[in-house]
Amino acid sequence: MIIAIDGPAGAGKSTVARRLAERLGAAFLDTGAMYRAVTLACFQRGIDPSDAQACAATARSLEIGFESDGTMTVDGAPTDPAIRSEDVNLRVSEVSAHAGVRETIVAQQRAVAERLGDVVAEGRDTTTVVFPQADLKVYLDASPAERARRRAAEVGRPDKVERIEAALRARDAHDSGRAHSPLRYDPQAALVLTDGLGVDAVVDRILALVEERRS
Ligand SMILES: Nc1ncnc2c1ncn2[C@@H]1O[C@H](COP(=O)(O)OP(=O)(O)O)[C@@H](O)[C@H]1O
Ligand SMILES: Nc1ccn([C@@H]2O[C@H](COP(=O)(O)OP(=O)(O)O)[C@@H](O)[C@H]2O)c(=O)n1
Repeated sequence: MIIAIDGPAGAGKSTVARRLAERLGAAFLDTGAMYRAVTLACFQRGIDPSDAQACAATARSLEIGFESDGTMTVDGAPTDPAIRSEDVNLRVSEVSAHAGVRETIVAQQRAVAERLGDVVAEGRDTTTVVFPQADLKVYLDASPAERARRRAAEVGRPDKVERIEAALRARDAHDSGRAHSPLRYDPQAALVLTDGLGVDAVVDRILALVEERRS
């Protein structure tokens, strides 16, 4: 069984997908973390994020592994927390837009799902491109203000909410405006709007959809 969860930054994809996977006894696949790992490796190797060929070669050179609990390894080592840094936030959309990067990473995502079996995958394009055959597709969304409030709380900077909202909107615009696998809504996906809903309420709503599909 594959459940794919799509949606913009801060909609709750990773939090909800991780918890849903636990509840279902399925593996959790964080696709954004893979693009973040490629971006960090480019920085470490002095590669310009605009250099499509070099970024694609970097993606091909990395050995990204996943445990069933969602733990990601890069070249056999635990993932560097710097994949969540502000520097990576600013360039990941550009690196992940290169067709050669996507080709490699999407193939790896499919191979991981094949190996792990029951999977909850989250990330932009998981419903539309990576797993179009998913048993359940969900598009999670929330208003930009709500998404920015969540991110600001997450990083302990409620005073920076306006700056964070501007950065989220810019990344959303870049992700949805680009040629390769833009952030877009698959009409087969169940739209779940999460403003005013807690994480558990969102998970329960998706579990109800899983039950509906099963019956
Ligand atoms: N339904 C929700 N209600 C309140 N906070 C949420 C909800 N879903 C996620 N969050 C919080 O919002 C932040 C961003 O969520 P995250 O899962 O990282 O989003 P995404 O993966 O879509 O970018 C996290 O701190 C998370 O705990
Ligand atoms: N399936 C995916 C997942 C992420 N990405 C890219 O990687 C970036 C980071 O993804 P993420 O899921 O960690 O981002 P957040 O939504 O958690 O902020 C996104 O802004 C996209 O540019 C992608 O292109 N395709």
